[in-house]
Amino acid sequence: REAGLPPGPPTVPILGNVHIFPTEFAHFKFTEWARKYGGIFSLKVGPSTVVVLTDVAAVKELLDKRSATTSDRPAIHIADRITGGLHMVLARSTSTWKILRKTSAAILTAQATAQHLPIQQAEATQLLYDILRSPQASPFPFMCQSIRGELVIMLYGKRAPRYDTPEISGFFNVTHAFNAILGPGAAPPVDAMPFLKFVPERWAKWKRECKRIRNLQRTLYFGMMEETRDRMRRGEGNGCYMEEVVGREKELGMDDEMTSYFGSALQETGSETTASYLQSLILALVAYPEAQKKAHEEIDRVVGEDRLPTLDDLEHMPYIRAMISETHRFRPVGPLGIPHSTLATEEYQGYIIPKGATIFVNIYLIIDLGGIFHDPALFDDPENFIPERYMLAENGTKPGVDGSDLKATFPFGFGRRICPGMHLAHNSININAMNLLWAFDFKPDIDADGNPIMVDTTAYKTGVANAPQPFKCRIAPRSPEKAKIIEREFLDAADTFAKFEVGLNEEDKEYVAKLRAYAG
Ligand code: HEM
Repeated sequence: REAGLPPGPPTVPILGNVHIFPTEFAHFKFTEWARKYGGIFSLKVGPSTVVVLTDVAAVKELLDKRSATTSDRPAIHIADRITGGLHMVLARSTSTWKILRKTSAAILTAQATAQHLPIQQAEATQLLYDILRSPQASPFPFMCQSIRGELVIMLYGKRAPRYDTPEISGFFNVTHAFNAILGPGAAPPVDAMPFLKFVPERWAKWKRECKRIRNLQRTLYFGMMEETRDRMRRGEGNGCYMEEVVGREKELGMDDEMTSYFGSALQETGSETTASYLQSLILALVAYPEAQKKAHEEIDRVVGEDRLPTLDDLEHMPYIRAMISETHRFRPVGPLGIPHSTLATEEYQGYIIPKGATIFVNIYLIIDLGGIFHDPALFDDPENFIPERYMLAENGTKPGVDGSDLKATFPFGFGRRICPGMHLAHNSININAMNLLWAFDFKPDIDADGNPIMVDTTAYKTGVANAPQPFKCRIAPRSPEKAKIIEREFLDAADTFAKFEVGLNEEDKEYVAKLRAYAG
């Protein structure tokens, strides 16, 4: 470790800390090291430097205030090889990324988000209906399908009603293959050992896999863009986001290649994150029945029995607003966010952060180990799900603590890289959280003797988005009247869906017709 770098675990020659670098659940190990080495510590990965921040003031200063030099991404050769450097989330801070970023700001405006609200409401209603219809089935595939479905409509103006709809199943296949090859150990460490890039393809299986995934991505994403363009040519535009990008390509500085990858990045990032959040919310509701009871009482008081909640209701539901914030804190979707990288050397509190260093922010920390969202110095009883903390202080911090540096946007990232889909995500989360609470009771599963089987709130999958391991729970509508309203609202949602039910294949058409006949 070079002089001046933040402290960190002892290094060995050449490898640095490679041999101890965590390959899964890295936030746990990072937490342990933060305790030992402080809120800003460093690791050496061969010649490269990784800096991990768990100090709120350092996050604010380095990633927000000095965002101009800390908004690059680390080089990921495999991702660039597959996407040609056009995947907005993983792209370096290039002129191309700047155009993609500008495009996201141009189309994901507050006004456009409001216009797409009826689609999010219709999909959220379909989710209630799916759960109601299949009480024995796991609700989680329905959640993934619903969030993905709303994005396909909002982005491409096309309804994707089933898990087996080609845009949905194809998407899951492509995303799975892409994430798999980016996972630890799936390909040789080409970024640390760049000479590996020159191994001929016939001896490099990973290169053939990159090619295969590139073809899969291009077929799916270019196909969806072309379908949108064809619809526009026929004069059948329906106001989706990608119509705007296609229509303004030249003005925005985009070309077809960029447009296709732009849409794909929004889809990929938007669907996994929001669906994972909702799964964590359900896990918390099952594990904390008292909190669920309070939320039920509040929503019944404000909304009553006769209608579904609307976004306006949230203003009158402080407990549910607090619950939504607490879920972000309790199990953040991105415990380490997405790493940033530095474009120039920075100095902070006497430490050097060299040009090209990777920066992680550890917003999730575990029992007794200190850190941002689970730091006992900032939060009372941080390991428990306690929505009330967000009613007592804006940022949920304990009495006497100044939480003003702890921004509510932390779960959505930092500086110039902050999540551009944040407003869409908030609406989707708010509508779905209210709907699910209004409609259902979530209880632990029971064993053969009728005893509740407690869920494990720490059992999480590995991967970029922090989703719970599949768990069982019992879900029941809260009253027969509410079940009837869900059916009625589902039929009413048909009007919203109708204009997007274009180009459906025969199975999807049949599915939609059957579903409506069943509800009617
Ligand atoms: C619960 C929902 C979501 C969470 C928690 C979330 C969180 C994040 C985080 C932590 C980042 C990294 C920011 C950084 O590097 O500092 C990010 C980036 C991004 N998010 Fe989200 N996100 C969510 C939903 C969405 C949605 C709905 C969309 C699009 C429709 C979206 C699109 C993106 C994109 C394109 C980026 C990359 C931005 C860039 O690198 O310039 N996200 N998100």
